[in-house]
Amino acid sequence: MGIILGNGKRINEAGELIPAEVLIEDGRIKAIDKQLARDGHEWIDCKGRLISAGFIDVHVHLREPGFEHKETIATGAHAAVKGGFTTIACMPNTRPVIDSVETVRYILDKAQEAGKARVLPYGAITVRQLGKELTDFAALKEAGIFALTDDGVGVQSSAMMKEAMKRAKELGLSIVAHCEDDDLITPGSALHDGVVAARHGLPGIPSESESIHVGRDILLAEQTGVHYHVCHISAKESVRLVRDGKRAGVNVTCEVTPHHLLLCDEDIPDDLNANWKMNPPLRSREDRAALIAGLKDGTIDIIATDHAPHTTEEKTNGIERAPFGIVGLETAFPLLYTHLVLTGELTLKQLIELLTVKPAEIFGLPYGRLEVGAPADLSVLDLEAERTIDPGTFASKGTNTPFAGWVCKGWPTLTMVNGAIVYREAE
Ligand SMILES: NC(=O)N[C@@H](CC(=O)O)C(=O)O
Ligand SMILES: [Zn+2]
Ligand SMILES: [Zn+2]
Repeated sequence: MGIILGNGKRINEAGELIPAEVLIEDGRIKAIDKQLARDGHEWIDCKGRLISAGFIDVHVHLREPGFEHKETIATGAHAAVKGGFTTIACMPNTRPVIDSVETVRYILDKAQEAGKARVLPYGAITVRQLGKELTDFAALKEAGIFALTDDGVGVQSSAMMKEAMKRAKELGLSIVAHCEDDDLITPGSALHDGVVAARHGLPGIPSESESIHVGRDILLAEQTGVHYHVCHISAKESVRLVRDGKRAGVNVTCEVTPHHLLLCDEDIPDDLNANWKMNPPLRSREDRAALIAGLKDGTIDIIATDHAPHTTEEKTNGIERAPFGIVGLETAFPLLYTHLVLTGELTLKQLIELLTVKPAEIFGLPYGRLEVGAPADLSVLDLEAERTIDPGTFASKGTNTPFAGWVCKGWPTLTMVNGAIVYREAE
């Protein structure tokens, strides 16, 4: 016997919401129609809500192993499904770094045990993410990594990056880059090098510290033919470089975070609360406009949260001392739906595609599609319910968000991974 998600809606090709029911059997989508015969299946009333393919987030920090006080694989994977995400790719800046077969296996085992979201570990590009020596890409691939990245730090050496791209290309692995040239940053800088940092008399993180790596790496990707993906793009110059790279036929893609789409440095409160500190920093109003334009014209391929939990103690240490990063899994969809779709910047269909089929396409994943035969990774979303973001209700251990108190619509109410219900909102 299967499960029917009954009395729901789906988005058709024309972008309209139409009545839909989905039958799930043996972990897969068996049928989709406006009404399905109940036939003794378990029947769940979706109450007219949207049934979507589950969201995919290719940029998540789960902190385990090594920083379990910030997040564990279990709490992070729980936060994911609460946010409607069914597949998450986790970053290697753990302790130990995900640079060995053992650590990849450890993460896959823990994720299996947690039984929430699918967790796909990244492998580090360099040993201990120190930028000195490449990891064993072939062994990491064999162990099941999603792609290669040193996220948390930029690969400083151009020669190291070129060699990494050559080897990744041979193995069919993607190179995913945190773009940051350390030489261009004054140590201790916390904010974008713009009007707000200047007003507070603080050193700033300049846009070119990001875009210089984006430009360099697009040239190297052109030479090597690798699939190159830019993490958390934030500067207008970086968007321009990706647009030019795509036009020139380079296999380059990029992601943007909800916070860079919705906030800019001028929104940072005068008390400089460190829940507004992340890397890359919130940039200028014009940068934010360029990110939205890039999303609309297809230069920016996908949205990823860069979920980066830290403890309250660390975040109340002052803006200069606090670590970079904010949580994002449990607020991404309501924020994007409320502030990009209901405001008319994107259609609902576009937003859903940016979170489902697009990441699946660029990374060759078999998920992200609401179609018969696909794995039953599904999200049911209440587009009407209006609620206030309250970090006190998060499943994540991290409460570090600048969005506390924001009122949003579009809350996930049920999430299914591989045909199993892994999250259901209390009635
Ligand atoms: N984005 C952040 O501000 N922080 C990330 C690292 C990263 O994504 O570069 C973290 O690990 O905390
Ligand atoms: Zn990063
Ligand atoms: Zn990150």
